[in-house]
Amino acid sequence: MSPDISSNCPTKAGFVAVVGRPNAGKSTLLNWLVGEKLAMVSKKAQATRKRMNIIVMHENAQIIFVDTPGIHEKERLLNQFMLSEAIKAIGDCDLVLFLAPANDRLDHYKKFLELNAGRRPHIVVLTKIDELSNEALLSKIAQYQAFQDRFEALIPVSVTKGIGKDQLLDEIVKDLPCSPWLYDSELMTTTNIREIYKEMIRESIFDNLSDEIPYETDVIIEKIDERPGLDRVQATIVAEKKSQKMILVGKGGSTIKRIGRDARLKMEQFSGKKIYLELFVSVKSGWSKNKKMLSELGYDFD
Ligand SMILES: Nc1nc2c(ncn2[C@@H]2O[C@H](COP(=O)(O)OP(=O)(O)OP(=O)(O)O)[C@@H](O)[C@H]2O)c(=O)[nH]1
Repeated sequence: MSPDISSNCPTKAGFVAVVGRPNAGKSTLLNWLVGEKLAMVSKKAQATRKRMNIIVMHENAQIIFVDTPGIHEKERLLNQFMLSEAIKAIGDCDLVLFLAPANDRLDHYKKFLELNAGRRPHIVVLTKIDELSNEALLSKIAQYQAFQDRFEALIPVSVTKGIGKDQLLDEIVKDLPCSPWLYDSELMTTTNIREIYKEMIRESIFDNLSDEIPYETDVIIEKIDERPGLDRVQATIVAEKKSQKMILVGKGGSTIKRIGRDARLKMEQFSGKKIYLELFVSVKSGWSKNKKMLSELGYDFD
């Protein structure tokens, strides 16, 4: 689409931070808005560790979404990193989407208001409204309306039922500054292929293993060899303990094979190429508590 250069504001562009407690539905919402499976979606909380930018073109605007880790208490060092990433994302952006599952009480929202404290305009997005009766939804909306002088808009959405997409995008565009587009309009994400493949492998670990293990592992992409029609990818899954490595590998290598196959399919679907994926597992005890190791894995503390 070519922008209308005759008006005062021919194009708009801006950064939109997407925040909310773990499991609020951030990744699902972003995937839905961009229409491609890019942000990581998991049934388990705290899957979104690093920020991932996703671009959506809507009318004359380029919306750059910044996915953030859930806002939660500082329990472990890794969580502390996630919280600081979320706060950083708010500071850098033009607009904040605060995602509130419609079933939640308003405690998280009040906490967000304290944290944001007038720094950035925000839209409250009520997510998962399909989980509520109409009556309960109206009552929830009324509770949020008590804060209407604080937010730009309140938009109820359900990805499951396909409700609220255009209304949300229209409202976001209204709140963005006039600006030339900041990225090529064909791009869907500013996150590089390394980051995307890494997230896809992590998602496969979450899908194939339960309990603590997925939270205590991370993935390093060692090497990507891109060729026409085929990418060769070498990656290492880093675990905390030897016992976790044994579970990750599984009997006769069955678990790691399953993780690898699932990740490869996602990567092939995304890239449109054949992928040759080699997965290794290594043990680095204490990685999630150790700042130096965290920075080696790409989590920067500044
Ligand atoms: N019923 C219903 N479930 C939803 C909807 N949107 C998301 N979910 C579910 O909510 C869960 C969490 O979704 P995510 O998108 O992973 O949440 P997140 O906020 O990115 O989570 P973190 O990465 O932990 O911060 C998943 O099981 C989704 O399927 C919705 O519109 N309706």
